[in-house]
Order: sequence, then structure tokens, then C-alpha cells
Amino acid sequence: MGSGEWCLQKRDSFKSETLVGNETVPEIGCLSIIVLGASGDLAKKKTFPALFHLYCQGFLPPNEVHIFGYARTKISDDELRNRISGYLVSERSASPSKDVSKFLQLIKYVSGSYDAAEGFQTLDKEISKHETSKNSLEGSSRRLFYLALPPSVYPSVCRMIRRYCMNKSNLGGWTRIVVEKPFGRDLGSAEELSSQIGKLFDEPQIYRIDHYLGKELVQNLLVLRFANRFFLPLWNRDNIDNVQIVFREDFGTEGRGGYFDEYGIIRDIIQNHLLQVLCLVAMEKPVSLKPEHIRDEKVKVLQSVLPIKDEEVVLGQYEGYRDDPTVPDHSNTPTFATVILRIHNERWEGVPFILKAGKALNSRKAEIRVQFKDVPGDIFKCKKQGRNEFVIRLQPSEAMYMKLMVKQPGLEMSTVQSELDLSYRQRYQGVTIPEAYERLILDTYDPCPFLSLKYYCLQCLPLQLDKR
Ligand SMILES: NC(=O)C1=CN([C@@H]2O[C@H](COP(=O)(O)OP(=O)(O)OC[C@H]3O[C@@H](n4cnc5c(N)ncnc54)[C@H](OP(=O)(O)O)[C@@H]3O)[C@@H](O)[C@H]2O)C=CC1
Ligand SMILES: O=C1O[C@H](COP(=O)(O)O)[C@@H](O)[C@H](O)[C@H]1O
Repeated sequence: MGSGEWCLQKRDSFKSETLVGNETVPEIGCLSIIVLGASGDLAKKKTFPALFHLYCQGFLPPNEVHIFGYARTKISDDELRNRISGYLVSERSASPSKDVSKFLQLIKYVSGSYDAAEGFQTLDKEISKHETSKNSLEGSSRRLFYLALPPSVYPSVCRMIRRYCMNKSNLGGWTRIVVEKPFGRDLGSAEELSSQIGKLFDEPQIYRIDHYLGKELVQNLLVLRFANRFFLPLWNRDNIDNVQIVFREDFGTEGRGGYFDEYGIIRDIIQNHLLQVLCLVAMEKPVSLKPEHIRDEKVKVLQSVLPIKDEEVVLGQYEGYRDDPTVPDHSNTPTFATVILRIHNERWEGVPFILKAGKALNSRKAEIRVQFKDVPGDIFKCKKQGRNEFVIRLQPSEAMYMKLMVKQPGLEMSTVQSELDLSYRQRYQGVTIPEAYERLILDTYDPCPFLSLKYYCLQCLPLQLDKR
């Protein structure tokens, strides 16, 4: 590969194999993707657009795939299509408007509640109708249920799917469910949720996802840390002063109060997205890239986090939050939080990990800032100009750069802070970086050969924050 080329893993087809008993059976049946909570924010902004991108790249062939939206809101197929069409933009499509209208025709909407038989029976009928129309053999069809819903309704939705919407799987077919973060409200409810879902589905059928793990630069953390010799000796308490992991958004709840107000910024962002990033920054090298090995190292980091001190937490709520009609008038749910985590182990003792997250701030950014200690015996007296800092910008405009001290060009011997800059847009021109949800959803029905699906899953990560 030339130095400017980009290695994106490609899949030849969207066909996989599945294990039936002891035999591997090719997956030949049609695929139904059911988005539950289709009227909501996640569905509109991320799930349907990701499905559209996959469609444009040929990963959802129209002769084999159908998409269903399900929610309580009473709308027609066309109303759902209108709601999402503005979000379907693909740089990878040769004729975007044609692709959008063809894609929208794959979508059907069913309205129903999350805890009553009727809606799910109708949904099952619609899916079966589609399977029959595609001549999919009974036992070979695949059904992927994506719960774009608040976790409070996962148990009842899973019960309904189990009771009314399962298909046969003896010919390579399957039924899978994808659940979103936050997985419960605290350790107790997460364990209860796990046990409730575990009674209804086998572990290989369950995908608990955190889309931050699908972001390009989050995925890069493993490579960066463990494939580069020069980071190895520096990545510890002797050299690093502090690590900041920051998420900021420049918009508020915008009608998502139904979900957000029940959870708040800590459960929405910090406990999952930022903790996953923290684990990848802080963990030891895993034995291999197997998901269990990565998970084991993450768990060790989380188990080493000390209880958080009250004086190391700041909470806030943006002005105007309660004006959102979906937010209760007297809500004190935090929309901003800063938390300092301290990892009690040999590598990180004494290094604060500062996690910050906020909605409705003045900019949208997610980044990791690793600040190094001052150089001992500073002969240049350049401390005031700033420290060495390594910044990994997850979004927008993916980049990593290293702030370092250099000689100011010219006759004098003076110093200036400069940057070694790897901005992806410049370095990888013409390359489209996949959206996190594209990778995640694709992996639920076509597992990636290198970094397998369960890497994205939250399974078995203890909820250390809520344990106290
Ligand atoms: N929005 C985002 O960018 C992201 C969201 N997520 C996760 O996705 C899930 C859904 O989030 P999001 O779509 O933003 O939330 P929404 O508030 O938009 O809720 C999604 C849908 O769920 C239904 N719903 C909302 N509140 C309740 C409730 N209290 N009880 C039952 N049903 C309810 C509504 O559908 P109806 O009333 O029509 O049934 C709504 O359209 C959450 O777990 C969130 O953490 C993850 C990553 C990104
Ligand atoms: O999980 C969530 O993430 C989004 C932000 O995702 P991003 O990929 O756009 O950074 C956030 O808006 C939402 O509140 C939260 O549930």
C-alpha cells in the first residue's frame, strides 16, 4: 500500500454463515431490520441514515432486505419516510435522490405499544408477509430488532418480540436484538435487565452497543497505543500529568426529554461513551484482539477506579432546558457534568482522568487530551508556553496532533509551541470515513473478520460509577 492509501476493511458480500447445531449453514434467507422507537431522535439521526449508507454501498440489497419502523406514534409509512428523508445524505451515492427514494420504499411503519400483544402481532404479520413475498424459506429468514428506545421499555419489548415475533432458525435463520446504552440506571437495574433479557434470548442473539466504539478514532486508539513503539514508555504516571476526555454538544434535548430527563448527562454520555474511551486510553495491552481479551483489560481498569469524591464532581443544567415541553417543569436532571476519576494502579496512580460532558454548549466536539508533565530542568525557560500535549479529536474533523516545543525559526535561540498534525481530511483526501453506526449495524448481520462484533458491546462491563 502506498503511504497515502487508506486501509478500510472491505467485505465481499453481505452474506455470512451461522451455526445450526454443530454445522455451519450459509445465511440465505431474507433480512428484516425492525427499528423500534422509529419515531425518535436516534432512529432519525443515526439508525436510518446508517442503514441508508449501507444500502448505498450494496450491503442491503433491495431484493433481500426490508426495513420496518415501529413506535406508538400514529403515523403512516409516508409520514415516517418524510420525517427521515432529510437526514439521508450519502457522499457515496452516485445519484443521491434516486437512492433516497428507492431506499424509502423499503421502509414500512407499524404503530403499536411496547407492552401489548396487538402491535407486535401486526408487526409479525407484516414481517412474515415480506418474507413470503421474497420466497424466503421458513427457518432461513433473519430478523434484526433494533431497540432505539429508552432502556425502561427493553424488558417488555423483548418479551413481546420473544412471544410474537420470533422466526424459525433451523435453516440458518436467526432473530437478534440490538439494545442501546444506557443499559439500565445503575448496577442493580443493569443486572436485572441482563437477567430479564438473558431469560428471553441466548447471549449470541443479544448485541448491547455503544456507538462511540465504532468511531474511527476510538477504534484507532488500540492501534495507536499498541502498535507504536514511542508511546509505550511514555504512557504512564511518570510522564503524563492528566488526561481529559471531553464531549460537548451545541444543541439541547430538542424534544428528547421523554428519554433524556429520566437519565441525565452522566448516564447518557459519561457512564458509557466516555468510560469506554477511558478504558481504551488506560488499559494494559490485551492478549489479542479477541473481544473477551479486550473486555478483560477494560474490566481491570474499571475495577481500579476509586470511588469518586463529591468535591471532584461538578453538575449543571443549561438555561432553557425546562422550556422543552418534553421536560418536566421542575426537573433537576444534569445536562452538564465534570467528574474526576482516579485509577488506583501502578500505571496511573496520581493521574486524574477528567471526564466532561455537556449539552447546549457553545461548540460540538469530542476529544481526548493527554497532557504531559513539564520537562525537568527546563534550560529554555519555556514552561509558560505550554506543555507537550497529545490530542485525539474524535469529532468533528477527525484528527490527532501533538503539541511540542520547537526552536522559533530565525537567528535567535527562542522557543515556540508548534504541532505535529495528522488531520484526516488532509491526509486521507477522498476517503469517506464510515459513520460509527454503519460499522455497528453491519456487524450485527455480517460480522467483521478482524475486530469482531462483540468488541462494540458493553457486556460484562461493571457499572463502577453507579456501584457506590
Ligand atoms: N439520540 C441519539 O443521538 C442517540 C441515542 N442513543 C440511545 O437511543 C435510545 C433512544 O434515544 P432517543 O431516540 O434519543 O430518544 P427519544 O426520546 O427520541 O425516544 C425514542 C422513542 O421512544 C419512545 N419513547 C420516548 N420516551 C419514552 C418512554 N418514557 N416510554 C416509552 N417510550 C418512549 C418514543 O416513541 P413513541 O412515543 O412514538 O413510541 C420516541 O420517539 C436511548 O437509549 C439513547 O441512549 C444512543 C446513541 C445516540
Ligand atoms: O448516545 C448519545 O450520543 C449522542 C451524540 O452522539 P455523536 O455520535 O453525535 O457524538 C447524544 O446526542 C445523545 O444524547 C446520546 O444519547
